[in-house]
Amino acid sequence: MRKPLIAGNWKMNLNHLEAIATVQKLAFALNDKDHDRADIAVLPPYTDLRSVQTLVDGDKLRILYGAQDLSAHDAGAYTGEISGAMLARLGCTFVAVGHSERRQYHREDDEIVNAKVLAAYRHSLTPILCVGEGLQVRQSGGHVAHSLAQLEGALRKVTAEQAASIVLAYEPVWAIGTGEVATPQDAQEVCGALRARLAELYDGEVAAGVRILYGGSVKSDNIAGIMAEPDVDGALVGGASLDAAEFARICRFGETAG
Ligand SMILES: O=C[C@H](O)COP(=O)(O)O
Repeated sequence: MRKPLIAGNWKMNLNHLEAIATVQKLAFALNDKDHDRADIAVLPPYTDLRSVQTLVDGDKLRILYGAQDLSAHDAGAYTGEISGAMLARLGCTFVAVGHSERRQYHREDDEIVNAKVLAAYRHSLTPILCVGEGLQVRQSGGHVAHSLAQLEGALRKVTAEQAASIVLAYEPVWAIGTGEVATPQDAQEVCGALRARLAELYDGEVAAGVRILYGGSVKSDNIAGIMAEPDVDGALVGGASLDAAEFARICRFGETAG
């Protein structure tokens, strides 16, 4: 059985003081039942990670955390880069790789994304590999092929053992930050195709165990429909994860606290 994962990608928002306040509010809003039902994670900016680590460790919180990116390199003269080793040392569980904003604004192609996936594994971090098509590709009907090509490009030299622990996130670019959420059927179509391709690339057992998230304008009033789809195992939430109360509602799939 796949345990759902709800991950909040804060993007370039919230300084370390705001991060502390947000995680405290989130911890207060969540109960053990919520954590039993879904893994709950935040992906703050690098500069917040130490503060989040201190809070999570000190208060023994069940909130997981990770980074939004990492270097493809492990150490050395790479000004401005952050290595997987540094993130692992800060207790990160996850690292997002290949987010469409990295692909778009930092020209990250499949080769770089693949190198970053491999770097994450070298440091025992779980990659949250993001794939998804832009509006033009969607309108031309090429969205499934596009997402599958990104998946295959990112998984070169990734072993079955490594692939078994990956998290995938299908994020149609036209739905990110636009309020234009994909329908549950749109999400299922691509998430189902991603799982089927994992079975071809590896085997059925690997494919059946991998968590596949949907991302793009997820809110507490649309999460339930998305979660009802058989191949959708959670959400990668952007804007709505900055509000701890709203993110907590998303973490319980839009239901009221139990
Ligand atoms: O990583 C998160 C996605 O980019 C979704 O962002 P959003 O929820 O603000 O649309």
